[in-house]
Amino acid sequence: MSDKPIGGAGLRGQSAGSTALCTVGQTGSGLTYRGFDIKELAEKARFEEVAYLLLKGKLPNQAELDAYVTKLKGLRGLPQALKTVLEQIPASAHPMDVMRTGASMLGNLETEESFDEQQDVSDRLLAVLPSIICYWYRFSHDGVRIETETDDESVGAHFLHLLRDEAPSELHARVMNVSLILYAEHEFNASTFTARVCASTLSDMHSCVTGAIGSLRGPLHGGANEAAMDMIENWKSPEEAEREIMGMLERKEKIMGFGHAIYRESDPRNAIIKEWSERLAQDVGDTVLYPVSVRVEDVMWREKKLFCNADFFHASAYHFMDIPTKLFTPIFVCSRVTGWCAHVFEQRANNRIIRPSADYVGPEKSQWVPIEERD
Ligand SMILES: CC(=O)SCCNC(=O)CCNC(=O)[C@H](O)C(C)(C)COP(=O)(O)OP(=O)(O)OC[C@H]1O[C@@H](n2cnc3c(N)ncnc32)[C@H](O)[C@@H]1OP(=O)(O)O
Ligand SMILES: O=C([O-])CC(=O)C(=O)O
Repeated sequence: MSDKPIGGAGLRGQSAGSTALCTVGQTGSGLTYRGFDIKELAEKARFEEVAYLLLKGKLPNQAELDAYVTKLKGLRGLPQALKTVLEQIPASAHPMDVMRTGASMLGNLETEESFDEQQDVSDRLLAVLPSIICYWYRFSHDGVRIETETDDESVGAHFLHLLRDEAPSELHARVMNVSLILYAEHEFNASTFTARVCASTLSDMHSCVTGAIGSLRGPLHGGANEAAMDMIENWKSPEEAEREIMGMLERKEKIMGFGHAIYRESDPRNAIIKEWSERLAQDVGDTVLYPVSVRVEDVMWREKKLFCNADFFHASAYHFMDIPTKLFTPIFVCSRVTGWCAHVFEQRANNRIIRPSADYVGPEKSQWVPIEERD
């Protein structure tokens, strides 16, 4: 990877504030949430525990976790007015636009009236976002009005249950758990920064989350998992993948799911999700997509020293679980909402409006020309 100068475009390398939530590219394997290494969390934690850690500031004890899971389970229902809105959105819409509208509509129905409500508003969003996307998806694609209040113990199992009308296998629930942990938080990434900028004007939580969803949607950020899938599913063998990637690099095209703004040599989330992708490949008897993905990883490192970020092996992992590609980035939302809300709490607790300066590069003095005399 090139070592572009820090500062200037992209604000790269400049501190834009402080956080107690996360370190990226520093200690341990390179990613920690409140001091806990991502490897250990992915191996030992439940996503709901990680959500608690981020939102409440410490790991819960068993009684606290049980109470939190019960609370989240009780918050999965959709108000009728929100269902009505979701039913208006066509099947051709992008699911990230549905998420954005869902979060925004909820802000009209359950407005955060005071910052004292921020914990409850965040728990509600965490519990209800899977219901929002699955209600719309099943209504627009299958013509059914699903009941979103399931008894599943985890956010990941709840999501898969709504999508398929049946509780997921243990393996799929486990992979969803790991995936949601990996995606939960990542310091001042673009969508989180969007949420913090919005929070810095003392706006409400739904506005912060709605804006963040819009930022996550783009293919340079969360949208890369879908873009990576769209690319790799075209290739029938590792040899074909290598030929195509070489051509793309020659044409200076971006390869989605590779590179990172902060990490220089690897993204610690990749090794973890890659291992689960391999397990799922064995589970479904895949002999194409996983080997294709591994070849793309090898070629990108050999040719450009570019490594897979969190998104690349998420593509094959989700695909092996039969999740439609266009729902990949909404799953990211269902997880990252924890990080976004926790950052909004931090911003509010020590706020100054975020308002950087710009280097002016326009004309020094412009001459006013009456409209009838303009070219
Ligand atoms: C969960 C997440 O959001 S992770 C990120 C998901 N996004 C993607 O996977 C999209 C593909 N990747 C990218 O576009 C970039 O790597 C980003 C947006 C993640 C980071 O962007 P930057 O910080 O500007 O990248 P960086 O400065 O390290 O790029 C260095 C060089 O490598 C090139 N490069 C970086 N990533 C890629 C890539 N995926 N494919 C091809 N070339 C790349 C850049 O074009 C740049 O070349 P240049 O100096 O000739 O212009
Ligand atoms: O940190 C970033 O720039 C992007 C990223 O990996 C994330 O948000 O998970």
